[in-house]
Amino acid sequence: SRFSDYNDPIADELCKFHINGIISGVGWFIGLPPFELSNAPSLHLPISSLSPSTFSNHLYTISMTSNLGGKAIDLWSELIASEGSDLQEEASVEEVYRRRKPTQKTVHPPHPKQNLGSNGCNVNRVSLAAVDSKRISWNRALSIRGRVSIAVEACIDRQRQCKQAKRKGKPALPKGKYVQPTNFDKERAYFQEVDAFELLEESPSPKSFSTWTSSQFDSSTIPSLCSRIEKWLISKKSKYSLAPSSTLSKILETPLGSIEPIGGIHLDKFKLKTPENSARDRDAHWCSIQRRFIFSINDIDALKIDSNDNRSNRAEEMRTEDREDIEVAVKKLSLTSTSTSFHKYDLDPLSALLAVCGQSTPSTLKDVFSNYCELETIVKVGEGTYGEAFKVGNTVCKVVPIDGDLKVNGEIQKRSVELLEEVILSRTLNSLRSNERCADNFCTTFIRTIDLRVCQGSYDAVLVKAWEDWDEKHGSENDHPKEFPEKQLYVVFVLQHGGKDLESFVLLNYDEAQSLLVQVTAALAVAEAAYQFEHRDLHWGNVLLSRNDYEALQFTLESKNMTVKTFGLQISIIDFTLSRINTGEDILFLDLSSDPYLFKGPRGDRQSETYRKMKEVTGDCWEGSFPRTNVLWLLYLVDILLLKKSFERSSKHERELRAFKKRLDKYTSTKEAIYDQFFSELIVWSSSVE
Ligand SMILES: Nc1ncnc2c1ncn2[C@@H]1O[C@H](COP(=O)(O)OP(=O)(O)OP(=O)(O)O)[C@@H](O)[C@H]1O
Repeated sequence: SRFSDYNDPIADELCKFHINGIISGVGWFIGLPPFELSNAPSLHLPISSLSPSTFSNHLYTISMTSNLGGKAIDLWSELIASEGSDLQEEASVEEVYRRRKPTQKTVHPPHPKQNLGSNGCNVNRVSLAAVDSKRISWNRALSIRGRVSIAVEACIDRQRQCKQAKRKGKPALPKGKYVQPTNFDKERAYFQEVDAFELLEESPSPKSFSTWTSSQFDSSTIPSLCSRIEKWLISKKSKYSLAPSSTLSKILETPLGSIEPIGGIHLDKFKLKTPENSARDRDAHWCSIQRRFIFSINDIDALKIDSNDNRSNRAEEMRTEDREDIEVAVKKLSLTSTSTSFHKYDLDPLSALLAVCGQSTPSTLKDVFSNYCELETIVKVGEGTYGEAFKVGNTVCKVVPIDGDLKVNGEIQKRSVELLEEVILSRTLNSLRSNERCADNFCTTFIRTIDLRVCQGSYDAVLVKAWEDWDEKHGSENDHPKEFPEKQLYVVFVLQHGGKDLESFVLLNYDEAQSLLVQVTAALAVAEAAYQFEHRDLHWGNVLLSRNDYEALQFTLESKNMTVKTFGLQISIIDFTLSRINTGEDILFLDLSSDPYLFKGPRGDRQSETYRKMKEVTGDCWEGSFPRTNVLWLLYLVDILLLKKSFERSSKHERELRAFKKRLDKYTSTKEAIYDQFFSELIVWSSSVE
């Protein structure tokens, strides 16, 4: 017999395993009691009941819940350890062990001619499964999985990467330690009732077992952002001295800071805190420079501004330089090439990124952070595979190292061009906060991007201390930041503080659960309507929650006002790395077909299944508009609420959620879903925007 579709149980995740063996009959066996794994390598499990002889003649589905919390568990290795020779004698079971964890032992060396830069170093970003020393993302809490590296062969000189990314032996701590599911019977019953047949459908055995292989990046899949920038610059050139007409231009024109939307009576009260005064002043300069940047100039070299500059002072000077400057900028983007392959362009994506951030040279982390608070008050609040998040004053600064050769957290650093895309996307979503600009569609649920900065230098001592404090408390899975060299570049996203992520937030009651669903649905519907937006990665680490005193929130969907009951909960959606958006001029998306690993997460796991369902829906063509993907993430969130979150609720509430889930499954967009009866008492609709 053979176990198939088996993966690591992920800490704090409910996993299901199909055991497709000698099937001469079909039956369900969900009889094993929930069991626990302790930190010691032993199982408190009636292992005898798992002996292979038990398996014959039946198809089993075993739901296993680990509550080890944070530590990735190689269940079957532990089984071997505790059962030893007994199980090893069974050749049929051994097959499972062979299939286990090839990524940890097997490095798939690049083809000698592939992926080598001029200096011979491997410059392509590879998939998450490719390098043994890197973070194995599925072993990490799934909530922080999702960002996928699809990068480019950078056109900068790169040193051979001598330094191997190190992994610390330290086990991860559970992120959701307050919300461990406690009622296993309930979960099991839920799966039996709702998912039994789904599992069969969703989790076919893989045709091939060689799935855990490396995926080499194909440069033909690089989003052609450079050509978008080209188009934009050309349009700037041709529309010189005129107000910009393109959507992208409008977006780049959109100030990042200071302007809070006014969307109705609730928003007057629902005013989010702004950074300290100094930062607000800086925002004003920022707005000024942004407008000028759009209206008069796109040349990177002309933007000789650093963080201390009075940016607006440059406006006059620059107007006189514009024409030549634009020439220079366009030339820099090497318009002669028609290839979409990035490395064939003679352009410098870092300069483009700097320009989009309104800079000509990088700032220092210290300079940026000191705009928002005393440096000593900075604390780390979270981490992702690519970013460290610090609370800086009233903001959260996400620091993403870019363009360096040093592997960070086992990953090759992101390239400027990738960040450029994310930066534009964040700013596009910012524009939904402005009633003035986007009167037909309005919402404040997507995290507000206050500022975007390119920085350079090693981590300052205060940041290192903040990092170490967090590490001591939570056990970081990331590499120590002291490793960063003097020349390290970063993009800093200065963001509104969105609160705690859903994974660790404690929901109090059913009202709050409903509030979460209605706000997420409304926000997605608005963004769908405005920009054909699809988040594509709305796992519970990317939904932030905070409480306030307000009871309702204003949205506008296609000119219809919605006043949405919030029960004092505010939702913010973050992390747009995998998102797809149509700015009106360009479609920004990440070609997820370049990352097959994303679709190979544990069977039965809701997040992994959602990626797979998205792939089905899109047919693996990620450029297209498939608003159904937003619905898939809503379905995921309903499951999360039912399965992973405990809050005060009755069985009637659970029935309502399940019924909603059933109806949800028929919708093709959140624009449809928002009219579902589930929301009828939560939304007051009013005709058109004044
Ligand atoms: N605006 C914010 N407010 C509060 N916390 C935040 C904010 N942005 C990020 N965080 C915290 O930092 C964590 C990591 O952020 P984020 O998911 O954006 O990073 P990432 O590197 O993109 O992660 P991933 O591993 O998913 O790629 C979040 O889960 C959250 O806890």
